[in-house]
Amino acid sequence: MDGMDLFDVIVLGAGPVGENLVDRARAAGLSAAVVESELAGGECSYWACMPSKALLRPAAALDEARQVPGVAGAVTGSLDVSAVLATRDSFAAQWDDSGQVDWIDSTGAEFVRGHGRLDGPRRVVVETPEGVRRTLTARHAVAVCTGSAAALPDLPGIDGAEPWTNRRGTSAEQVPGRLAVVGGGPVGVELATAWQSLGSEVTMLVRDDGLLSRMEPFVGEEVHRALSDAGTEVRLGVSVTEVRRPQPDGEMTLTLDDGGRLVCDEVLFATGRRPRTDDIGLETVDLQPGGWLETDDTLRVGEVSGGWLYAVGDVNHRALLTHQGKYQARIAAAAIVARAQGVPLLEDDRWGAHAATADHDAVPQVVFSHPEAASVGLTAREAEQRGVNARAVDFDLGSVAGAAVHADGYRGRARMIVDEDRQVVVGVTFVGPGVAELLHAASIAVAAEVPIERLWHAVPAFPTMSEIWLRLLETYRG
Ligand SMILES: Cc1cc2nc3c(=O)[nH]c(=O)nc-3n(C[C@H](O)[C@H](O)[C@H](O)COP(=O)(O)OP(=O)(O)OC[C@H]3O[C@@H](n4cnc5c(N)ncnc54)[C@H](O)[C@@H]3O)c2cc1C
Ligand SMILES: NC(=O)c1ccc[n+]([C@@H]2O[C@H](COP(=O)([O-])OP(=O)(O)OC[C@H]3O[C@@H](n4cnc5c(N)ncnc54)[C@H](O)[C@@H]3O)[C@@H](O)[C@H]2O)c1
Repeated sequence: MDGMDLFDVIVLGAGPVGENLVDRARAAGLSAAVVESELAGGECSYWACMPSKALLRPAAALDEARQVPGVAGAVTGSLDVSAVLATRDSFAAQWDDSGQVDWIDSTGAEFVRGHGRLDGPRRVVVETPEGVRRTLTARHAVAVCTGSAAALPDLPGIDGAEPWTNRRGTSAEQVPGRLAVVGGGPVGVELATAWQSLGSEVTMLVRDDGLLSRMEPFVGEEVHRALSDAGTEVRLGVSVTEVRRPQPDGEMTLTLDDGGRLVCDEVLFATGRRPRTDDIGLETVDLQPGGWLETDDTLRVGEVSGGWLYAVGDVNHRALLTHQGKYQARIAAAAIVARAQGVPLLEDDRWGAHAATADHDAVPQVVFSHPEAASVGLTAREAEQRGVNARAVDFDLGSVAGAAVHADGYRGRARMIVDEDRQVVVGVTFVGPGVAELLHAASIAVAAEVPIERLWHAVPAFPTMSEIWLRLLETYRG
């Protein structure tokens, strides 16, 4: 065996999750290699989190300025679309990953460019862009961090129509005249908001009966209202049954299940994700290609004997979010290191150092719609499904002094879910401009299971929007 190609840990995929896992493994003194077939930094850096946020922030800033008396009159122009797109390009590092590769190099891990596949236990074969095959062997662990890709529905005509997915939806250089967005989840809502603000005439086609249906229902209602006010047509309870684009780059016609048709210049399918596991050699370790990789709380794939295979980030379907995948990477790296060092007992009990407990109970998410939506922990419906003796406490965020200072006519709502038996907060949801930065206090309350009686002593500063906490607690206590 070539000693150069033996590593303690091999990571497949250098998205945000793979990069973090490799960094933590190196920090603990393990040798590591990370294999990447496209761009180091993954979907998040180039076609997801970062470019979408760069597209969304300018219109949010403009709206907020227009809601401050005295400032509104000073804002007379409209968005500079080419400047917004240029800023987006720079947030996506012009789709050049050399900065990220330099960072990986600085950790002391080996970066291997190419498509990686498992080749039996603890072995990964990489096909490099130069056509060279390289075999890497892991002493302790292989971590699959290959992420997810857009899932397209199997519709007649879709193959030849070149629909947008999140990739074109975040990297397009031209603003389409008429854009149809299929799907009402975070991708659909964020990208509809962004392209509407840049000048597209947007129609959302959503098969559910509301937007952002995994959050509290009032979130979708507020976001729907704001999208409609901005000029987006939101159609609920409708699905696309056929896509026709007779000429490449020409207009397209979508056939709908309500008998209608929609003519548009581009269609963006934001209809969920599929795991990137179809071509990573899972069959060589007796796993089924193409599926999500199920793990235990140490992020280890239990079905594989020898305990050397981990699946971290989107690919395990626990929580498809960058921050949550990076949290898993920290936990997985700690577990790999502990096992490599022969630690007899892992701290894999609830909230232990080697268990990704937050994936079950305290996943924070911010959807950067206008208004923003932010949540952590359980919704009222999820609490009920889990059999929690829960009470939902609601408050109008707009009536808090800090919100009134933030914007004239501020609209927003908040809900806190209290576990009545344990007297702790198990879920919080906010919707309104600027609520993203309110969320971490909620994450701490939920993850730390702070007793309600102690939260009463956590005094929010006046006049900030955080006074919503006081109002929620006052409402709860009566
Ligand atoms: C439009 C959009 C906006 C989003 N916005 C946010 C947001 O604001 N905040 C947030 O937290 N989350 C957001 N997400 C989700 C976030 O992008 C993902 O959760 C995150 O990218 C997952 O990271 P990952 O490392 O698991 O996978 P990925 O980012 O998908 O990275 C996986 C990497 O593995 C590589 N790879 C795959 N197969 C192989 C192979 N066989 N060999 C070598 N390399 C391979 C890929 O090329 C890729 O670089 C958004 C998603 C979308 C689509
Ligand atoms: N700011 C953020 O945190 C952020 C932003 C974007 C995406 N993400 C993450 O990325 C993941 C993917 O997001 P998403 O919005 O693509 O997926 P999603 O699963 O959240 O929503 C998909 C939507 O498409 C609809 N849909 C699915 N199949 C359909 C079909 N055949 N026809 C019509 N409609 C269909 C669903 O009903 C739903 O409305 C999510 O888990 C999300 O958390 C996060």
